Amino acid sequence: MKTSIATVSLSGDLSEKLAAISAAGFGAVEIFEIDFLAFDQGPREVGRMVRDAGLEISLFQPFRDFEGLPEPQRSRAFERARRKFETMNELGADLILICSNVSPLALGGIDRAAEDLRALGEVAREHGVRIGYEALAWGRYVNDHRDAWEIVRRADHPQVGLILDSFHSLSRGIDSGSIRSIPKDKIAIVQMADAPKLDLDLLSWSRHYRNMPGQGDLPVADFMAAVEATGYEGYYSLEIFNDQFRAGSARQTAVDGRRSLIYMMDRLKAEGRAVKGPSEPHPLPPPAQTAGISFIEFATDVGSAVALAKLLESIGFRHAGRHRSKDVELFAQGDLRVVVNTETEGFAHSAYVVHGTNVAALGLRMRDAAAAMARAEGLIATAFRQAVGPGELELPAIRGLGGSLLYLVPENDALGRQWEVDFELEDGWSAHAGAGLETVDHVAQTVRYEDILSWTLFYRSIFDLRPLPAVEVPDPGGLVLSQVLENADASLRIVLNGSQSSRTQSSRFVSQFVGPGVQHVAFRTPDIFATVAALRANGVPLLSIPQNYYDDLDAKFDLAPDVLQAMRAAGILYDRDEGGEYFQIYLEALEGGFFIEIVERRGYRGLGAANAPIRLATQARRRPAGIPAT
Ligand SMILES: O=C(O)c1ccc(O)c(O)c1
Ligand SMILES: [Mg+2]
Repeated sequence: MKTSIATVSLSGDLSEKLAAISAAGFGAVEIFEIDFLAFDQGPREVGRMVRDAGLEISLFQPFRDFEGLPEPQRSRAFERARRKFETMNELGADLILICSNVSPLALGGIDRAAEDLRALGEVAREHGVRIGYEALAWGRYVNDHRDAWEIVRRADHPQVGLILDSFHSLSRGIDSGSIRSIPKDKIAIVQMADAPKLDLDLLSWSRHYRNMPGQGDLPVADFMAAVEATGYEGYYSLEIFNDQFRAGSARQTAVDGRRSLIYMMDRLKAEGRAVKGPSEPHPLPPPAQTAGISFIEFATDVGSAVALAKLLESIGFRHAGRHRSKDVELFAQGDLRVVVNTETEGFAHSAYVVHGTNVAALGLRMRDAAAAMARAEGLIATAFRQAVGPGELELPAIRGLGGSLLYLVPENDALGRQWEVDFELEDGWSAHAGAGLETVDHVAQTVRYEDILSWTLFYRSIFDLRPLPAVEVPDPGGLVLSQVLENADASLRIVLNGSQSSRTQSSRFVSQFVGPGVQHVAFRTPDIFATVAALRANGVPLLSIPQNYYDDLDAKFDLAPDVLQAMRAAGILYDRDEGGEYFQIYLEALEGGFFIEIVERRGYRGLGAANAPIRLATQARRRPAGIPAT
């Protein structure tokens, strides 16, 4: 697959954009004209910069309001085009995009447009360039790729081809099947973009909300499959107009872009819907199947480790062992494994220095860890390696959110070998019921608002986690967007939270934590009332919930009075869905904002989104004095 991306998709100036595009492994770049015009070097220098970055120019664009004009505008448009062809010669670009006319002066008429393109094709031939015609979804007379194709067909000129853009076609609901009968040599380039379903005019939707294939709701896979059916072997070029991408990290956006194309193509191949070209790299292993969280690793220092151990023991964990060669302690309860790392060098120590005590790594239980690693690398994740002692296991790992680690733990090893090999374990270590906590229910990671789409694509493409519909949760300081991702059997749930307001708990966390990270971990118990009793006996401070909340619960649900009273007394939150019931409690947050949640699920499938505003408001009131509320 030949991949390309338009400069308009990224933040920065032209040289920053080219560096990011090159680093992400694209083969080519679409030069969006404004990025070139605003740059302080001429076309020859820019052409050289592109080639020095190891890229080709797939397209120079856009050229607007060309076809179907009356005189004298028609002659002016031809003259304008000539000048652009000369610039293209200097740039080393051989294809220009002509987007369908939006001018009120345009006359319409398929044959008139075809004649104009044919005549322009002659001029293009003189300059050794090609032209591609694209139907803008809001074009005055041409706004459907089927009409654009008819015009190109009638223009019947070797320099004149069709440009397909998934957004323009799919935003108007045009059947992708209509692409299948277009000859591949007439498709000049294919532009790819997805978008969320929004009830918005086409132009605003296109200019502000496009996103990477697989990040939105449009049937881009069907579109791409139709292109593949023609035998097309040219560039798939991302053209993503998106306000967040324009403001975010160019390097991250570029990586996301390439990841999205690799992911889409891999899906099509797996479904037998893509051409298998001779230049194709090896196929990726199938989407990595997860089986829950194997362990959670805290990075801290010797002093803070005492308090952390106390906290863990107060919620039922027991000290289970000590690493054979590292300053790492293991705590266990039910199937839960928590590792506390106080090394004074290496990865965990760096994480501690930057963030303070934090969840620096998650162990993901993988059905096939080696295949998962190969897939992750194929999807341009960053592998992580660190020295291991003689005889110790080396777990494959990749960089996750904010530089944290995701260990890919082979499922069978996860049943015990990993701990036996690397740790000196205490007798009976693995048979400890504690306060009844058994597994990790979910892990919540707080990210910058503009990075939610990026990490959603990461978990989805590499680990096959499925995004549930995102929800907006009110916090006293603004709205928080919450994106849940889960695997097929819901044994792994990751929540991504991010907010555009600087005053929400999420945003304060990101700024205090110095970056994105794990803000809370929810453990699951089969009996929340028994767990609460055990925690109470240990003096664990629980978040107390306003009485108004329980009056509302009483009104909404037919709960037995003694159950409601017990929930009121303990600060247990409650929700119910088609699947069943849900109970939640929260521990008081630690300095820095990290907190622990404990849940009981009785068939319930969600994450208690309805209760999140109550929890956020309560936590906001509990914020320790000294941290300003702004
Ligand atoms: O929004 C636009 O004007 C515009 C310009 C060029 C394109 O290729 C496109 O898809 C949209
Ligand atoms: Mg386009």
